[in-house]
Amino acid sequence: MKHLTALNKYFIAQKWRLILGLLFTAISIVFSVFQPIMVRQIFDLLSHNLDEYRMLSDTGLKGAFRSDFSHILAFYGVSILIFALLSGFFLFLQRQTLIVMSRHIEYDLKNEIYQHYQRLDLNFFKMHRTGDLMSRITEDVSRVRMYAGPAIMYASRTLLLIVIVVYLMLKVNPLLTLYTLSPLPFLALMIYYVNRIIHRKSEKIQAELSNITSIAQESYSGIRVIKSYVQEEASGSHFESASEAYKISSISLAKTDALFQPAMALMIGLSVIITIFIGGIQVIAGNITVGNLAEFVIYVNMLMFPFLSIGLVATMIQRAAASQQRINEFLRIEPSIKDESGARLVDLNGAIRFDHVTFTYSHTGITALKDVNLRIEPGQKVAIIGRTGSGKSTLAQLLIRMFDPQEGKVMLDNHDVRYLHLEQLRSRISYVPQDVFLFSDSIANNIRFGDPAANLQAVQQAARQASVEKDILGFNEGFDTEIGERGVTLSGGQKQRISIARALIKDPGIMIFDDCLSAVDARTEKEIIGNLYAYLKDKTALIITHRIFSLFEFDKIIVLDEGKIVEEGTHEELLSLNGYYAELYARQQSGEDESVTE
Ligand SMILES: Nc1ncnc2c1ncn2[C@@H]1O[C@H](COP(=O)(O)OP(=O)(O)OP(=O)(O)O)[C@@H](O)[C@H]1O
Repeated sequence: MKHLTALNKYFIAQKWRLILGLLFTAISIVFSVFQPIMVRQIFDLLSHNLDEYRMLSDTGLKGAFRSDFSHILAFYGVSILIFALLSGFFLFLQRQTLIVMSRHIEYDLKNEIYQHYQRLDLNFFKMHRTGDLMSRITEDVSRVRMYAGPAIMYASRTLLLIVIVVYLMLKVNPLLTLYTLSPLPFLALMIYYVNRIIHRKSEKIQAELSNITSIAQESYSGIRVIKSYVQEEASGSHFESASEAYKISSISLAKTDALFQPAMALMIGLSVIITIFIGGIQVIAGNITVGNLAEFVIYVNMLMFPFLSIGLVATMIQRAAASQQRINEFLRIEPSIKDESGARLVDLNGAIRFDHVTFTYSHTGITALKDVNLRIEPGQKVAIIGRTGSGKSTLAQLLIRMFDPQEGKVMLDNHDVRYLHLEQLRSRISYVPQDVFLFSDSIANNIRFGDPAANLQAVQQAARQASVEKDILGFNEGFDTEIGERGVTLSGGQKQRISIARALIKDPGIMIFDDCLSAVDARTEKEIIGNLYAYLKDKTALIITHRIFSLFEFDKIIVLDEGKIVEEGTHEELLSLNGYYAELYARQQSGEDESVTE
């Protein structure tokens, strides 16, 4: 329960809805208890006057009596109807306020979790599965909403109704009240336990269903591989066995469900029988009237749902508490990459310095950079070359502060990046990642992601500079072409160039290209590099690559190996060193390496 206190701030924000909802609940209950009271009055009126009526011998008097009586009955009938309508109307208002309140809380909580996820650093996303993040923001929030709305609604209704009805019953006859209510706590307990069983089974079904969904989703995404390896049958039987498990669990749940309803009806019937039996004896003994008996039967029926809902509410609260605990677990995690106190906004010229930087990925223990020292002047164009896994991308990640080094400092214009305003730092650097990610949106909007305020001309220009404009204009819808699952399928090279256009439109002071031309042919690459020359004129640029661009005149080339800088200098200087670079260049020249770029 203590986990749910995290929701108090939302309840405070929604206090008027909560207060109104509780008030409507009380009014609706008060109107609903008039019905048994009036039924009692009718019954008593009937039984008192029936003997008198029978004794009347005059048909005229009998007629007048009947007519008076039917007026009285009509009055009671209409009154009961009016009270039922009023009670129903306030019940409607109660749902309108409390359920609406829970939807607002759900909305606020979802947003809070989403915003919090956005603040967390990459380490968090590496440590937790995407499915887990998704389920906390969807399923767990839904369960918490069941507490914030329905559970509060049922609980308040149950409590008030039980207090009022039991008070009225006790006033009539305490002994009969005791007998009548005796099966109800068992009913509540039974509902609670059966509900837990149903919940356990439903959870299992849910897990099996999501397993089926992921199997199907993976098969459809990898349908080309399945077909080319003629694995349709194996894939089908994999699906079938997952489906079989789902079927068995569903049947088991259906059996429990089937038992649940009759068992409930039995308990309710038992209460009514006890009421009529004991009540009948009390009527004969003259302790209560026939009207009281009728009144009691209605009370028992009125109490049925509240007692039933005690079990339901208890499970709802339990589930919500477990879910809120999972949500709190994530909300309590603080991002390790954030604005340090004293972080400043400064004008950046683009000078980069790595000062004895050592970095280890904490969750794998891999040391990707070891005592790296590096100095890049504003406006310089620098190539970073090295074997796969040598730490090139890590270097770029540290510059945009996706991670902080354990030792040493990363500096921009003599400021430790840790003390620069994070948002400003990232907005001044454009990073084209190795693995392209495009959103399911139009091409124009994907490019505009780099600068949401950019107009179409700017988008077109960025596409031109990235040598992808011609490809885009070749699509029927041009820049409005939708990409992603339901849109056009782009080639790897097209995706890479759109991702470059997205970085170019941002027009930052520092650009980092992380091996982002691997999927384009040599001619397109030449064209892009030609365009970049002019674009990068006043910018500092880091080009991470496996291959040597002899077309591009770099101010400096850095060769990384196993996390260390092993060579550094201009093209000529490195060739004269006769080391890794010279060897790679010679291989490219002889055409051994297919990725020669000239
Ligand atoms: N997010 C990560 N979590 C854990 N280890 C990582 C992560 N990213 C990279 N590494 C490890 O750090 C080392 C350096 O990787 P990095 O990606 O920086 O190399 P790279 O030179 O860019 O390689 P490539 O040219 O293949 O992209 C590798 O051993 C890699 O396995």
